[in-house]
Amino acid sequence: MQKHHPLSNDDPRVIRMDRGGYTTCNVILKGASIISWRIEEEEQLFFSRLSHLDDYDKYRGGITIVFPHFQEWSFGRNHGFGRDVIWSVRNGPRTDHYGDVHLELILKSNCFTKSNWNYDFELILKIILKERSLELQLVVINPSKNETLNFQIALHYHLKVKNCNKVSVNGLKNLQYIDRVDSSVDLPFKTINTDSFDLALPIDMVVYNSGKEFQYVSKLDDKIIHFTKNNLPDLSIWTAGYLINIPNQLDDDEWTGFVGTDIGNFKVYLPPQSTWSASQVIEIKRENKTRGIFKNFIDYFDDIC
Ligand SMILES: O=P(O)(O)OC[C@H]1O[C@@H](O)[C@H](O)[C@@H](O)[C@@H]1O
Repeated sequence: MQKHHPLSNDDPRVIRMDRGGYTTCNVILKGASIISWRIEEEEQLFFSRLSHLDDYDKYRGGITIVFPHFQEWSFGRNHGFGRDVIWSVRNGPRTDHYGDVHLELILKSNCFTKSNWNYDFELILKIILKERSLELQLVVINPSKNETLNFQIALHYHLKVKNCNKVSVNGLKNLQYIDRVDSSVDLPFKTINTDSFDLALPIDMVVYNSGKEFQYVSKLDDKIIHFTKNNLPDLSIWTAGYLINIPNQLDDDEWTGFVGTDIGNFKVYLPPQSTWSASQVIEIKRENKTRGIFKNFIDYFDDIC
């Protein structure tokens, strides 16, 4: 199979947010997808080298939008149409007086979205690139005079790690979840009973009613990926290991190179003529603020390319 990198910085489809100091974000209008986020040059998102942006069956990585439905959907494809359609720029990119870079994208209902889901809406994604974090705000407007919008929404992350089997999750103790790997039973709720658990095995879990924070600890990367969230109580945690719909999207060496997570709200009722909003901040923390120690020259470029 021919290998290529799907997009370069010069590609006209890429909107580049540049904070200086080699801290950047690359965004495309297809699905308002964030396909790269670098802090001081170091890539934080996984984006498969097999991805073809024109073909959603071969598109794997970055941060994409789940809207208006999470998981399998009888009216359209998995996770809804939000990540497939072309969005517009509402504002930016612009730099504020702290040096942070802002970009706002918008999706308005149109005949294609209505053919899947017959409602009027406006969906806005605000991206703020900060020194070591990314703030993502979601806004949904219901312009209808009489119809309530009933939807599910999330940001669908592919977080780059050296090996997902060496990652643990903290901050979800006592919460209920559905184990989607264990299909032997009728998906009953289970309870997370430890402060921290490893992603050593293929995993696909949906956790409900979580608090404002949780984090991943990637031991091999020597980093903590910390989430703070507001009005986004639900989340999923998954790795590629067991996914059946993924084979054409990952190269041989990419299966363990990311942790998947969705941060969202899986039950929103938005009355006519009202607005819903939520936000999340993803921050990369290191014990010692410098980058990890590289075994050799090739290791160094592995993080950059
Ligand atoms: O392949 P997709 O549509 O991007 O979905 C990836 C994963 O997304 C997660 O949200 C689901 O819990 C998984 O079951 C799913 O496989």
